[in-house]
Amino acid sequence: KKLKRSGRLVDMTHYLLQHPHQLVSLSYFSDRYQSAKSSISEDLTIVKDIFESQGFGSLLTIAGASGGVKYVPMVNDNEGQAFVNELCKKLEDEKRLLPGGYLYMMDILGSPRLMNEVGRLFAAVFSSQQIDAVMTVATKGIPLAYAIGTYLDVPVSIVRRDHRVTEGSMVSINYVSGSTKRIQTMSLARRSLEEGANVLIVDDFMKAGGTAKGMMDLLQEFHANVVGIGVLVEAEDAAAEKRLVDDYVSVTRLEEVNDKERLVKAVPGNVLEKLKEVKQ
Ligand SMILES: O=P(O)(O)OC[C@H]1C[C@H](OP(=O)(O)OP(=O)(O)O)[C@H](O)[C@@H]1O
Repeated sequence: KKLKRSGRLVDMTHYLLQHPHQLVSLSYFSDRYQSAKSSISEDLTIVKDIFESQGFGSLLTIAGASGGVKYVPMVNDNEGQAFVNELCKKLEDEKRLLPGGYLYMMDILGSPRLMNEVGRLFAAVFSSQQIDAVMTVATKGIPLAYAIGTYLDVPVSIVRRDHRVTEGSMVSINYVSGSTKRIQTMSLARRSLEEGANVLIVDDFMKAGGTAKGMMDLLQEFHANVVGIGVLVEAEDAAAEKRLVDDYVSVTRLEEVNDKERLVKAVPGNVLEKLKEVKQ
């Protein structure tokens, strides 16, 4: 049954939301709806105006024969602020306190809704960068990496801290995880990344930054480019004079973690400033 404009707009929006960062040609839509390209262009202008005025996405129009439109997920500033505040409140629960200034995070990392929101937020912050893959280290960074990869429509590369024959030939580096001051090894299967790939490094937690630094060193071995670093929680680590990495995006920052007084203070990280920058 041929859809009228209102029906096309609903179906088109659903299709675009399901295919973030994918170029969809005008002819795809004109075939799908049996409508003229001029009508489809008008439809897309309506969708674009609402996406952008509501702030939850932009519709890039790529001109030319192989042109079309691409839905780029964005996050409305107020929604971003509300979400970061919700996360801070969740973190400020003294029942999360673990020895060594760590927090129990698995309820947050295990929440598909929260991971989905974080994925959208990081994808919005890095939406204008050329990214070929998201990289994280097992284990707790994995849910975050998939959420971000979904919205950027890019694959995830999982770094391990052990070595398995089931991954074939691997590249390994040694690093000091600031938290443990122990020399550790991280490895990545050679098949996992193309030479020169543009990679976004993500992790759930950054303390001294040794893990993130380790992934940067690993990417050097692949002659890959680090596009950026994103973490869900950054902890103050007095031990590290200066973080081993200095340019990263954090959703939340632990201002205080006090075992004795059973106190956790979490504040927004720099993600919202970065979100505003990307919209300028
Ligand atoms: O900034 P750093 O001082 O290096 O610490 C951040 C590391 C430590 C912790 O991982 P673990 O809990 O050790 O390992 P897993 O993610 O497998 O639970 C966290 O997930 C980061 O990867």
